[in-house]
Amino acid sequence: MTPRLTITDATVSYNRVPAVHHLSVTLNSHSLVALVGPNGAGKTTLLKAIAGLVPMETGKVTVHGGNRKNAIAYVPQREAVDWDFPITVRGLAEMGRYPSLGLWRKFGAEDDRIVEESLHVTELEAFADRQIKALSGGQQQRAFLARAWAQQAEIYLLDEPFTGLDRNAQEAFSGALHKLRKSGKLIIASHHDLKSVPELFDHVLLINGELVASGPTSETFTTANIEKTFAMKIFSGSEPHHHHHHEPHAS
Ligand SMILES: Nc1ncnc2c1ncn2[C@@H]1O[C@H](COP(=O)(O)OP(=O)(O)OP(=O)(O)O)[C@@H](O)[C@H]1O
Repeated sequence: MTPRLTITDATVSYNRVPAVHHLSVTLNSHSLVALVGPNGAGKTTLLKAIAGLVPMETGKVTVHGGNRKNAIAYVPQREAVDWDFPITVRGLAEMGRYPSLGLWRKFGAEDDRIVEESLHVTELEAFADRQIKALSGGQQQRAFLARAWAQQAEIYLLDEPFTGLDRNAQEAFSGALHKLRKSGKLIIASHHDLKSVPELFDHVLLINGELVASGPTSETFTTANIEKTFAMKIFSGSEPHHHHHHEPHAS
């Protein structure tokens, strides 16, 4: 296994209250990682910090191989997307090519090939010309995977991708993620449903503001580690949960 992503001493705060606290972890390519923790544990915050969408107070993110701009694809929670935006599945996938087009290069045969490949990998060929609002939840999620594939991302950051999918859609989406994993990608998905972690993910990253544990699901997703992850912050809410934090709340 080759390291794909190293996070070193990452701290992210909102109004000086740390949501992610001095977190360090290395994740490998060919991994499908469940990011698990209680409400407010900092899962979304960590994904956004990796994607460079929120600033880090301390620490750094190192991507091994690939340039960072295109190496990371962030897929937002489904409810954060405007599904009425008039775009087809193929159009969404094509958006993955735009960053690499720059100002002067036109969309070419190679771009078309990569877009078609993205629709193939995600099994969306039959839906390529559909508006994204006319898709099922699982197909919508896969359409975002297609865009990330077209971007030639190496790291896929997914926020709660399984939420709201029925059994069949979960299986289809899980199949698409396993394909990505086999082709060498690192996929990190925040995930709420503890029961389904072992069947869906081969690696777990347990956090509760700070790192609790990271490792292969079979070794790491233990009762002891789960209790440790969920016990500390049983009183979820906006309270700062680090005892050495003495800053007043910003007004
Ligand atoms: N924009 C923001 N401004 C202020 N505080 C925020 C902001 N976003 C998140 N927080 C706080 O940071 C902490 C971590 O939030 P985050 O959304 O990362 O957690 P999460 O693990 O994804 O939670 P959930 O499982 O409920 O989605 C929470 O206490 C939250 O209230």
